Amino acid sequence: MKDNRFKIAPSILSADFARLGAEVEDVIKAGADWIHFDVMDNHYVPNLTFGPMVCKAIRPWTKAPIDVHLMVEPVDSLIEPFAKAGADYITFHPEASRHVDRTLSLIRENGCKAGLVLNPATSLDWLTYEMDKIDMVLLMSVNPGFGGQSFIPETLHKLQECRWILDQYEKKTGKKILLEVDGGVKIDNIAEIAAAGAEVFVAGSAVFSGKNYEGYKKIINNFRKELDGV
Ligand SMILES: O=C(CO)[C@@H](O)[C@H](O)COP(=O)(O)O
Repeated sequence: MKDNRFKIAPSILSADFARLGAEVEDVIKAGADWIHFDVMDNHYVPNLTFGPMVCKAIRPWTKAPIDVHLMVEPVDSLIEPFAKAGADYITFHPEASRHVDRTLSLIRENGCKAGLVLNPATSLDWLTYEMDKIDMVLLMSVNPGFGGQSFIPETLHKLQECRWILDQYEKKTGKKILLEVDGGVKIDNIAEIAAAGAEVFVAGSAVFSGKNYEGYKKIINNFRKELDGV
C-alpha cells in the first residue's frame, strides 16, 4: 500500500538515457510517485545533462509529476521553456538567481509549483521571507553535480530544523510546504531521513541499480516497507 505522506522520486540522472521514455514509464509503473529531472549546465555545477526538449520528450510517457531541479545559472530564462515542456515542480538554487523573489514569482506565473534548493552548506535563512511563494524546499544531502555520492550525515540535523520551520509556518497559515531530500538516499538510511522530517525522497542510483522494471519494483517496495515503519 502506498503511504501518501511519502513520495518517491527517482532521479533519471541514473537512468538509461538511450531509452529514457521507457525508463520513466517503468519506474512509475513500479510504484514511484514523481520523476526527478536533474538539469545541469556545466557552469553552476561541473556536469552537463539535459534541458526542456528532453523534458518535453518524456512528458507523454507518464502522468506523474515531473520535478525539475535546475542546477543552472542564470535561472530565469529556463522557467518558461520548462513550464511549456510539462514540468510540474521547478526548483532552483537561490544563490544562482540574482532576484530570488522574482524567479519564484516567474515559476508560479508559468503555472508550476516553486521550490528553493539548499546545498549542504547553504543556510535555511534563505526561506525566511519567501515562504508564501514556496511550495517545496529541497535540501541537498550531497553537493550537487553527480549521482552516486554518499549522504552527508549533517543533513539530518538540517532536515529536523527545516521540518520545524515548515511546521510552524503551517500552524500559522494553514499552508503546507513539502520537504524534499536529494542525494545518497538508500534502503539503509531512508527511514532515518523520513524520521528527520523529509516527505519527498529523490533516489537515483539506488532505484536504477534495479536495472529493469522488476528490479525497480523490488527496490521501491523495499523503500515503502522502510517508510511504513516511520
Ligand atoms: O541532484 C542530484 C545530484 O546533483 C541528485 O538528484 C542525484 O542525482 C541523486 O542521485 P543519487 O545520490 O540518488 O545517486
